[in-house]
Amino acid sequence: MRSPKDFFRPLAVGAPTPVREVPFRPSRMIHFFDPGNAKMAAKVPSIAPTVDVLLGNLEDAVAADRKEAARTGLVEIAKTTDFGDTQLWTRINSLDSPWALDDLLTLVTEIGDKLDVIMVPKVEGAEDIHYVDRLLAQLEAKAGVRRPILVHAILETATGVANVEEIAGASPRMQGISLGPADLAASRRMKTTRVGGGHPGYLVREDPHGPDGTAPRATFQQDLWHYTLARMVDACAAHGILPYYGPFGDIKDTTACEDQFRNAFLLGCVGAWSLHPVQIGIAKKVFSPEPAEVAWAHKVIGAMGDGTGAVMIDGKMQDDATYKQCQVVVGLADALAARDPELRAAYAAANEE
Ligand SMILES: CC(=O)SCCNC(=O)CCNC(=O)[C@H](O)C(C)(C)COP(=O)(O)OP(=O)(O)OC[C@H]1O[C@@H](n2cnc3c(N)ncnc32)[C@H](O)[C@@H]1OP(=O)(O)O
Ligand SMILES: CC(=O)C(=O)O
Ligand SMILES: [Mg+2]
Repeated sequence: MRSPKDFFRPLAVGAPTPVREVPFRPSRMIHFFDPGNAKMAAKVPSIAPTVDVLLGNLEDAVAADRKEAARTGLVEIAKTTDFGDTQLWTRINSLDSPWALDDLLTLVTEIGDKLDVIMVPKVEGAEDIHYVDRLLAQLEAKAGVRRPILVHAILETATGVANVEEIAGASPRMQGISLGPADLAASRRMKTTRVGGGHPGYLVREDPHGPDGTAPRATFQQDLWHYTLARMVDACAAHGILPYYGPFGDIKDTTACEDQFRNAFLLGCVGAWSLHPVQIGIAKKVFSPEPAEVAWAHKVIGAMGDGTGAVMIDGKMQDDATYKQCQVVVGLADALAARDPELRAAYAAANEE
């Protein structure tokens, strides 16, 4: 293990100095597209201003014989597109695949100055992050990249979940972690074939009641992902990095997608993946705090003065802890409003009511 004194030193001569704080840039939706798919690629310039993050996906969902086309397509798109203040990320192939090394060599050398974050799939432990960390430093130095490219891990194996805390703290490059419910389900031998979301069989049932216990008993569907998501959120918060819900595969079920995203938002996640244009608006709505909630948070902060003591507002006790909860909401709202004029206006209007 490296000495804590060396944690923030570049891992290669000439590589940029690692960041001490993960920059909080809005990332309510990480919009996936296949850079080798001409129809999707053509939509990139019009989608870019509507999303916080555009991600050129090279891994699963890109067929084996299209891997190189996707990589080349991403280089071309990155070189020719003005992304404005929208972030450009990529998901490389998994580290044990025949493509990961060339993904990193090509992307950092060709478009390292355009890439904000590299998402690494199927991360099992700190050793995977250490490998990527050193290689990125060498490539950044070689390519003359001036700011460090950050790393995002997908939590999608049972081993990865067991090691989530060490993954979150493995490098100053760690930007965040996303839940990967499909591969994780396979890795754990869960018996769901869905990409995220609930399952009608995963439930609790009301106790027997009525005459002789024969009355119909209500059932309540439970959340298959709660444990993992909560554990991931804690690991991320403990290491000052950002947690995300991943993909919701039932594109047509926009209602359940919104529910899944909202559960993640309430639990501490800052965003989710959009796999299809219809999911962009859902993520934007869910991961932006409600104007009324923001106005309430301002009210509490205003009433709490220096943030200590206890006061009653509208019948609800407020104290040092609720002051901090409200600061979380206001801090997020301010960061989003700085990028989103519509939201800025909605928050200003709600504050005046
Ligand atoms: C478990 C995991 O690893 S999840 C992450 C990996 N998976 C992905 O990245 C999947 C990304 N999304 C997709 O591939 C597609 O959205 C699919 C296959 C799910 C559905 O695609 P389609 O059947 O073409 O959907 P649909 O017909 O509704 O698309 C409407 C239009 O939106 C386009 N479109 C669909 N998805 C996207 C996208 N993610 N980005 C940009 N454009 C898109 C289509 O090309 C189509 O364009 P057209 O109107 O010019 O024909
Ligand atoms: C997100 C992802 O890659 C998965 O669910 O497997
Ligand atoms: Mg996966």
